[in-house]
Amino acid sequence: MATVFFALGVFAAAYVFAILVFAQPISAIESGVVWASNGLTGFQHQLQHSNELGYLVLQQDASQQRVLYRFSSLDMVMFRTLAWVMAILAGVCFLLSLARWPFKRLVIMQSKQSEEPASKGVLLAYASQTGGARQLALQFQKAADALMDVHCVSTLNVAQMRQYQRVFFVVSTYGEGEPPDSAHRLVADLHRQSSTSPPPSSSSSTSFAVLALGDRTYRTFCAFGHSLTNLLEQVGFTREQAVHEVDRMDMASVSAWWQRIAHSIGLHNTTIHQDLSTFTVCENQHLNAPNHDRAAHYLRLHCDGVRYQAGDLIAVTPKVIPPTHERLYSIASCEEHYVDLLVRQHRREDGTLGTASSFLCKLAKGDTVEAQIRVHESFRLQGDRPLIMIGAGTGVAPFRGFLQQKQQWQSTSEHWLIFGEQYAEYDDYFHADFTRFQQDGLLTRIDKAWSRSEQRYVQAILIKESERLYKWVTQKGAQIYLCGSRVGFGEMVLEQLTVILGEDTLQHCLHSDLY
Ligand SMILES: Cc1cc2nc3c(=O)[nH]c(=O)nc-3n(C[C@H](O)[C@H](O)[C@H](O)COP(=O)(O)O)c2cc1C
Repeated sequence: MATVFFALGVFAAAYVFAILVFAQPISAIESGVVWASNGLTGFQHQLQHSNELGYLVLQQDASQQRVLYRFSSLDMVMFRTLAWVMAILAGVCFLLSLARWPFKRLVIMQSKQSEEPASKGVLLAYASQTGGARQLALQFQKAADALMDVHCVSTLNVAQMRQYQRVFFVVSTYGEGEPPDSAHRLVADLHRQSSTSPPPSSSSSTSFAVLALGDRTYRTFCAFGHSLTNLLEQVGFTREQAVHEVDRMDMASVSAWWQRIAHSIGLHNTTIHQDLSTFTVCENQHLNAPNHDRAAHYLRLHCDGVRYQAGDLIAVTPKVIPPTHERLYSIASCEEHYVDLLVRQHRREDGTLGTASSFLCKLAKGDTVEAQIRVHESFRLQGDRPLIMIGAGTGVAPFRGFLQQKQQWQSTSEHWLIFGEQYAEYDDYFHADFTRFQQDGLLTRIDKAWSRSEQRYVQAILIKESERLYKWVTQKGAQIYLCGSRVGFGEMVLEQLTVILGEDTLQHCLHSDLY
């Protein structure tokens, strides 16, 4: 394309030059007779001015003289104007062609750069969905005392990574063995590169190591860490060591990996430990009926100086018999120094109670909890836009936080809550708060589905309100936030939303936190 532009530019430049050098000033024509030879036919043409007849183009040959064209003075002014307009356009075209060259040179230089030996030192790249990998990357950076560049993979491409001698990845796995949202672009770039260009020679290649975060209860344990490793090797990166798998943020395992990495970059005696804060319990209230086998608790925790945004998570590490694994909970508030939670007492398939939820549900006023705030980038609000919040069970928790944040913003946007649980009489969590938000005009609409007391599910609301939902998204620009368990609820809702909105529209407005 740049070549076509350049050819046009050269032609345009020649044209401008010809007009400026050869065009006859009109006064010169007026004063007498101008001869011009037609190169194609060989005939001699003469331009003659007559006060009565205007400008005459005469054909002169051996036998006779004939008038070929006659132009008035106005015609001549128009010709001249037209010539100048064309000259200016041609000049602009030429300048544009010149401007294209530096761009082209830049692109060529960049692609050459990717083949050159790595010139930068160490890069630490993280891919996180619920903030754990990001948090670790920041701790590694602190421990390495700024010896490494640290970036989220969403800001990187393969060419940029090749500029480093070594790249360390801290990545989690999401969905069923999938990359976190932030890694999709890099994965696409790696696939593109692996199918188009041959890998550079191994002598100049960047080396890498992967710390893979996951959860062993998933069949696809640390799957993204492994698929990333394969892709990097396919495009010519050199693996330094086997993928290091970490189960549910086991800090002993994280620390062992870090010791090896730190040693290899010349750092000695750097320790890494989870940056936990101590929260004090202000309130613990059992929300549903006393003998309910799915007890839900409202907890209010206090920690001086703690900050977060609506939609963020808190990772709680219970003090019980080791080994203990952290557990993530959606924050149900948006307040400085305070974190509210909605915790379900988890019961495993064999009937035993979940460790972290038991620990939290038994806490009394004044007890303390070690925890860490986790940035949940993909589930935060994106400005003050209308919201459709769809949640089931304790998945309604972040929406209370959203509405508190919107209240602080004095939002005038429209907000719609669709909530599903089992029993209207027991499970209407945060009823008083949502009613108040509705009375204040912040919550435009609430729809609830009670599966046991009314045999009604969230999907039934979506079907009934499909036209309204479509209009909210396509006409009001509403964003959809979906939170709850993936199996059953999440999958069904996603299916229904795809029917109503179509896949493309849904992808552009959906934020989901399905677990
Ligand atoms: C919805 C969801 C799906 C997950 N899927 C997997 C998985 O397929 N394989 C796995 O090993 N871990 C899986 N995990 C566990 C996470 O990888 C693990 O909690 C990790 O520490 C999260 O790191 P992050 O906070 O940086 O995203 C999943 C977690 C969630 C919430």
